[in-house]
Amino acid sequence: MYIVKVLTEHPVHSLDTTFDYLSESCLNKGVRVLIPFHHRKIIGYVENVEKTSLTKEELEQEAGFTYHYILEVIDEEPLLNQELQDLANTLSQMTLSPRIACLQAMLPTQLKPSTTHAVGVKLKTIIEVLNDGTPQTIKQKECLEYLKENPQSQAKDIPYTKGVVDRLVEQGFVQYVQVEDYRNPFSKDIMENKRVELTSDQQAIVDGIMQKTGRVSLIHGVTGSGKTEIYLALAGYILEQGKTVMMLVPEISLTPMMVEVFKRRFKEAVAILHSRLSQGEKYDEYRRIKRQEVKIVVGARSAVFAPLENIGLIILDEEHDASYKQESKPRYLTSQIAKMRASSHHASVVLGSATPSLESYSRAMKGIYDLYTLDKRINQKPLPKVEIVDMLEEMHHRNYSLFSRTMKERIQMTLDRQEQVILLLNKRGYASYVQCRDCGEVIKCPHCDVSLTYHKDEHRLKCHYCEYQIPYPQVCPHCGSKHLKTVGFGTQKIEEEIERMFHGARVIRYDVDTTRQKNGHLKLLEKFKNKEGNILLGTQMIAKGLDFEDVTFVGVLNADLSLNIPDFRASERTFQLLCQVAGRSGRGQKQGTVLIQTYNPEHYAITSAAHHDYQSFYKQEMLYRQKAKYPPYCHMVSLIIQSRQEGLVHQAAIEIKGYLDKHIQQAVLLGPAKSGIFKMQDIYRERILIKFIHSQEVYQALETINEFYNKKQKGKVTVVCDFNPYSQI
Ligand SMILES: Nc1ncnc2c1ncn2[C@@H]1O[C@H](COP(=O)(O)OP(=O)(O)OP(=O)(O)O)[C@@H](O)[C@H]1O
Ligand SMILES: [Zn+2]
Ligand SMILES: [Zn+2]
Repeated sequence: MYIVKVLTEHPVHSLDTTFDYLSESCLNKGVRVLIPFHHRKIIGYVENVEKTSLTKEELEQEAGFTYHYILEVIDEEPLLNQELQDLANTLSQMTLSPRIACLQAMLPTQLKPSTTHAVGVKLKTIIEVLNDGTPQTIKQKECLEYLKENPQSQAKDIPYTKGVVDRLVEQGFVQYVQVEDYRNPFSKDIMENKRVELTSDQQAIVDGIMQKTGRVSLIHGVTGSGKTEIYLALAGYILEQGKTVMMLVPEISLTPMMVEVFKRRFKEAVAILHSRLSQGEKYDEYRRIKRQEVKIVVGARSAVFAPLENIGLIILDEEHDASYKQESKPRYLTSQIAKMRASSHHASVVLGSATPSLESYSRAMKGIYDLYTLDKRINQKPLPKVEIVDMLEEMHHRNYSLFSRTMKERIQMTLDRQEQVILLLNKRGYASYVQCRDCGEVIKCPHCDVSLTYHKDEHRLKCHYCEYQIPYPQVCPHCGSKHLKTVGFGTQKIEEEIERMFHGARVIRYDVDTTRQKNGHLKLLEKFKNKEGNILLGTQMIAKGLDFEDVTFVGVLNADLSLNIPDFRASERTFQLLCQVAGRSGRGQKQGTVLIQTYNPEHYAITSAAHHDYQSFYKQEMLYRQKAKYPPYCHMVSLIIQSRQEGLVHQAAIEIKGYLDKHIQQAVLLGPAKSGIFKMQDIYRERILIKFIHSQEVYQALETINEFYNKKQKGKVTVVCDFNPYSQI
């Protein structure tokens, strides 16, 4: 008899324990099973199997309750290998989230412990050659020869009729066999890549990284410096060593391009994993990886959990990107997982960016990471010239439009030259801020140096980092003007405006709405590439990775929106965004220019970006982080206290704050304050922010809180610990 410890499907903390079931036969750890659970049949995940010599009756007598048998074993093989099972446990401890939630995050939908919905395996019929010999006719003989040379052919793909094959079957030369047919998410024809010779700078980086197995390397290379070629070369070398490669990219919009580049170079050795694939495609790609039929996985965040064996290298492109942070349970940072996996495989990690995160760059400065720099574009192509327009000046000239006079001029000139334009309208979320129409001042928190967010339901302005809040002001606190406005607008309105304003403008709008359908991103970009449009208008989605040779002008309509979001990373995000989007201009033969519209023409995030000067930005931003005590000078964890009952949230938040005050000595505690969006999906949330250097006492306190609210108390108030928070929503 075997006692089987099963994790159940409910990803709530109160069930983050295993339940015991019995099985007459032994089964594998890590498979899914069907079990009876409170009068239902549910799917659980086998965490452990213990042999026992006792009978069911003896066991029940000892335990004092009735044991149930497992109803059915779903998988033959464990879903996750030992490395990934261990990782799930570590992840659960690290993020204080339920183990089942970690497993869910690691597996594709069809294989999640909670899924009953099965995606079938797709089959195809192939022709298999059984015997050689001489068939009856010449045609049949030719056909047999063909099939010997092209094993595994499908009847529909060969230059002989089905009749001919049927005759061969009758004579016993060949047979039809059903085999599994993988759904292929990459439907385009694969063309051979134009192979480029690496420059000596690129080669030096590749050599450096290859010589030091097991290190984390940061490649800081300006836009268009050829980082992608470095990734390809590294991947090639790792494959030659018989090892596998994980190529991670920030978000869906970028994935297709990186996929294409890798597919072209490495063909069938590449699998793709990202959320835009169909259920069936994902299932098949996952199994191809699991069966070790591929050597490279290209994918977004969750692909870091791909069941690759023998990993030699993990690459994170655009390592600074916020989408590498998972914002639901378990709230992990992809780079952290990548490093953990790399260390179990003795693999190297490569982080690449034109604008590295401050966390990574400061680690490189300390020697924790190896730093490699590419400060020139390929072929010494100059970086585009960037100009700044002061929008306040425009207002003084009674131009209240979204387009400055220079912007209008530049766009029209570019269109007249038959070249292409990228326009960035950085509309971030719906959080709006309040700005004075006369002096341009944005209303900020006096304690935190972030702009206040307008809370429409209460008509108040609030700081998301501390308790500070004020009623919506009557006048500008800076100049006393009564002309205040809340700022916020969208791409759709502007699209119409642009087509009216410019001669010959054909706008392609690229945002979450227009790219929703399958391969929507690719289709729009293809249209732009084929010159079906001459202006690509989009949100921050267009800032990264795009490589169009005819784009010679990039306009940033509102650099300030990202500067004024209530986040200590606001300057960093703005700098990154501006550098990235500027980097889309002038990548071909012609010189490119960039124009940035802003109300903060003197802000170092904007001026450093205009000069393509990462160092200068880094120095100034590090000073601010040091003074205001933000990462990388400390760690941060945001506690989200949530409940469906409004009254309970604040009470619990105060209690927790009191507990933390008592048990944490060496940290700064802020809050509790309401979340950016207080009520979300009927759940009310408050936050406490902890800034700390030494994690032990903080972690211990959080563990206790987690234990109490999430396990013992069963549910009225729950607490989420968000380590390395990226969002205050
Ligand atoms: N060694 C090389 N010789 C010739 N062309 C190259 C070489 N390496 C890269 N390129 C070309 O230079 C261009 C820019 O390279 P790539 O897109 O890799 O830059 P990147 O550093 O990833 O830029 P970004 O950060 O802006 O995405 C591409 O068109 C690429 O094909
Ligand atoms: Zn004012
Ligand atoms: Zn504040």
